[in-house]
Amino acid sequence: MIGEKMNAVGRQRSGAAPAAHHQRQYSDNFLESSSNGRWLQSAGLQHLQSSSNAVPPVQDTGGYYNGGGQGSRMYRSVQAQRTYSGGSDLFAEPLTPPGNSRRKNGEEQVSTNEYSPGLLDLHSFDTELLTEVSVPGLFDGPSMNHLSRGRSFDDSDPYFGNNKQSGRARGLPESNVLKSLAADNVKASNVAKIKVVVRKRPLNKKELAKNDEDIIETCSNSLVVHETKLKVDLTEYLEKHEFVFDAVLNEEVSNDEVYRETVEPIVPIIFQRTKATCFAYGQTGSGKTYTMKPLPLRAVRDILRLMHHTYRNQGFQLFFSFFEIYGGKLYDLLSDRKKLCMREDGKQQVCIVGLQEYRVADVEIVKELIERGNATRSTGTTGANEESSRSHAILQLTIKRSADGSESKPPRVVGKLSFIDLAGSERGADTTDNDKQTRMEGAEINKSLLALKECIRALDNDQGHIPFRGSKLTEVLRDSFVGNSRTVMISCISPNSGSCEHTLNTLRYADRVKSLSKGNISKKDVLSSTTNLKESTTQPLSSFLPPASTFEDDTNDSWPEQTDKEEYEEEYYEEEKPAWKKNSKVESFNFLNVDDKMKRANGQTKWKEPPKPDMKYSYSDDNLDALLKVNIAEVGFVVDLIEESNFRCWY
Ligand SMILES: Nc1ncnc2c1ncn2[C@@H]1O[C@H](COP(=O)(O)OP(=O)(O)OP(=O)(O)O)[C@@H](O)[C@H]1O
Repeated sequence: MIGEKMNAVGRQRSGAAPAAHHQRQYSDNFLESSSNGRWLQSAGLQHLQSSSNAVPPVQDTGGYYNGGGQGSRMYRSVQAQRTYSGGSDLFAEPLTPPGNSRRKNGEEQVSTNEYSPGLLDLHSFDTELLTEVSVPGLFDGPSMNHLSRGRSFDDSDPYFGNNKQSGRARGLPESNVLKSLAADNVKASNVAKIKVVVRKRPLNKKELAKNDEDIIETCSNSLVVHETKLKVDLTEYLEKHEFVFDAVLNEEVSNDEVYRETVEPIVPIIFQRTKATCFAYGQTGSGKTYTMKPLPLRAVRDILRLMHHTYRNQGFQLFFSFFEIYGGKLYDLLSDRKKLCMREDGKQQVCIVGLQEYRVADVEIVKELIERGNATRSTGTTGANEESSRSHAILQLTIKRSADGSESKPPRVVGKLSFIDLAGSERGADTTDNDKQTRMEGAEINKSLLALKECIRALDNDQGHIPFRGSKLTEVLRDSFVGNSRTVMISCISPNSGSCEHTLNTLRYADRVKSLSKGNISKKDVLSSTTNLKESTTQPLSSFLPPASTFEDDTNDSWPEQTDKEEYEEEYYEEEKPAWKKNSKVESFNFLNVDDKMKRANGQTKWKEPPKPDMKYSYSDDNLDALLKVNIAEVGFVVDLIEESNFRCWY
């Protein structure tokens, strides 16, 4: 029922380190200025070196794009806590020693030794979780309650409110990780295993200039999409699609509030042996990157607070890594896009060989690392976004702790928080004008999104078998899916009428994921994407929106006209399925086996800017078309794709 679940937010209408790494001593000399400087240098953060032994000013701008009043408030807050904790805590250390440049004469070089046994295998020795950490009493130091509230830096974005929906005070709970820690274990078990949040962005200038309509009406934790349709006599009418989610955040909700609703509640529990994943999903240009980018920094801020106060002197350490998956391959965004290799250890733990992990203890350094990684990401232009992410970016914050609570022993993973900014999903219809490479990117992206949903589905059904190998993305995230895990999905939607079809797709995908969290899905439930659809009614257009003339002007060049074929009708699937099924010689992806992969990786692979030739999968034209046309809202079809089409990666 609408409003049944009253959430506090959005209630508005309107490399190859030697094995010796294991023995690395995380002791005082870790902070020694020379080594610190060396590591900073290798991290490309030389400019921070001089201040590395002093407490630097921390300016959390509430993100890392724009400044804002909030920044100064956070500055004071963090500074106060620094004083409390005392000591310098600025360092960022890559676990892989510096000097392993991977490029020579413009060619990407992958060190041969990174594939040798015994070399850095980041997770093989530290993925075993520690025994449960006892949580001390609530930190009684400075409260975080005074932290800034309300609009954040994103207010300055070039977007205008143009909504019939008016925002109202959202009565958010206080931002207070420490407070949420008070009932730590109880709380941990109360944090939903899967949480689905929808975020609607405002209309942008282009859409406003075209008088594009805002067709999304938000209310509490539900929303209604007003879809314009044509009757057979060509009269227009509106169809209402109503959805309910764990939270719905409208266009007036700031990134701070998004953080409070999504990530803040799971920060404390990653100290409790939990692996959490937060990802944004949605059509290209719907705001995924905008939404995801600020979250890790805020999480780091809160994690460090917990480490410096609540868990002070307990040997917890925070590690940072940032890589992307492009064309089914992994690239380290903090190490000259060094190509990475993924392996599984004996315990089926994911090992990303050669990935640089930085030990961090300062928000400012994390900010720089994030900026550096983002600048390195693969982007391209899509119909809806000039700077579209064409890769999945994965930023991981890993909490480790040495077994005896001191820093004298190699630390082991306690918990992990992964942020995934998924590449934009576009349907084949959007990419017909693009070259084959772009279409292959799209197909690969769709494949991984399908696989991701399958894993979440299996996870929530407590299925023994989770289809990680459906894509590189899910393989990488394997250890975030098993055991004590939490998943937060933020579905980003564009409000304009031209994006209606995409928006409905996104919401149906989210709806499916949400329904999974109730454990009420059956594998054969092919066409129940409207499980959560509270209502789908039709009303005369005039009762909602301006006269039809407005709609004539609204033609959005960027989007294809919706045809019946593209709607969610059974016939559509009957027609589309054959692309896979008719084609009995469905060509499986031409993934390389491990040996081939090794050979290629050992110095023979070239990387260009952008690294398009590196996409090693191949699709027949039919398969490519089918993947691009996939309606990822439909789970049943996903199962078909993955299970019947030999979707296999790597292994
Ligand atoms: N909630 C929002 N408020 C203001 N501006 C926003 C919001 N969401 C997105 N934008 C703006 O919309 C544009 C597209 O957003 P963004 O790049 O995050 O989309 P995306 O979903 O990541 O696209 P892609 O998948 O193609 O990478 C950007 O200019 C961004 O600043």
